[in-house]
Amino acid sequence: MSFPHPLRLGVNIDHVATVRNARGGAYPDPLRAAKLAQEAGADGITAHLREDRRHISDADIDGLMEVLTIPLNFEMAATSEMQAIALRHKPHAVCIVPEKREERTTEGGLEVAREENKLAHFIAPLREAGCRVSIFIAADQRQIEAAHRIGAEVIELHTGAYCDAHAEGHFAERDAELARLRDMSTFAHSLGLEVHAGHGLTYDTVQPVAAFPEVRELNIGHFLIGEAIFRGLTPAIAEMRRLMDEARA
Ligand SMILES: CC(=O)[C@@H](O)[C@H](O)COP(=O)(O)O
Ligand SMILES: NCC(=O)COP(=O)(O)O
Repeated sequence: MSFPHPLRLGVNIDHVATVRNARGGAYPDPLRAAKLAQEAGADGITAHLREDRRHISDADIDGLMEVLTIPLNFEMAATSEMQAIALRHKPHAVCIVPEKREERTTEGGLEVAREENKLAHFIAPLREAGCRVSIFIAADQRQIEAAHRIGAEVIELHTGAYCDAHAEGHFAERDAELARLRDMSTFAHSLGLEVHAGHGLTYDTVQPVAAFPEVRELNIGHFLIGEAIFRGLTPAIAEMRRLMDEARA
């Protein structure tokens, strides 16, 4: 698959489904958001089918696979139920993420180093089915080495701690997180891994991460869906695209 942008933008539509599910029914429709994001220049769509189905549903994934002409990055926990769904759909990419039922959002990266054998067996059929397997991971050398050893082609670095530190005004901590992300992007790339990043990114935090030359894709959702309330989804995505391109120029 060829992509027009050296730094791709994956738009995560989970939180359109969060709003829909607050009332039940069908509105707002994540599929409509995905189609709009596609028209607005998203390079891919990301959707996380949580085990508790708190936002994206199985029917949303069926619909996305049917209508999208850009790649789907299917985020899922490492469970046999999710593996079966991924193998049925064979999306472009499968991103393995940690999940805790009681968390509000994905709090950290996947523990790969302690689960190496289990995860190696888990991702093998997904790779054989032609999915690009990505591991959602903290900026931690030990975890990146383990992701490489189990045969992942891609890692996605969790940018949540960097974004939270920025939002809370803890700038020394933010800069330390950013330096960690930068060093670990370089390290992962040196192993031959494709590097993605995401979680909690906003207009204020995207550019320093977008400027890392090794990063090939950013996945951004919650902020864009929130911003769409104020300026509409298409302009919200266009502004993110502009900031990413500016950082990379
Ligand atoms: C895996 C991840 O980074 C999450 O952002 C996810 O895609 C959004 O879903 P949650 O907010 O439910 O974690
Ligand atoms: N993997 C990160 C993602 O898809 C988007 O995270 P967020 O922007 O919704 O926090």
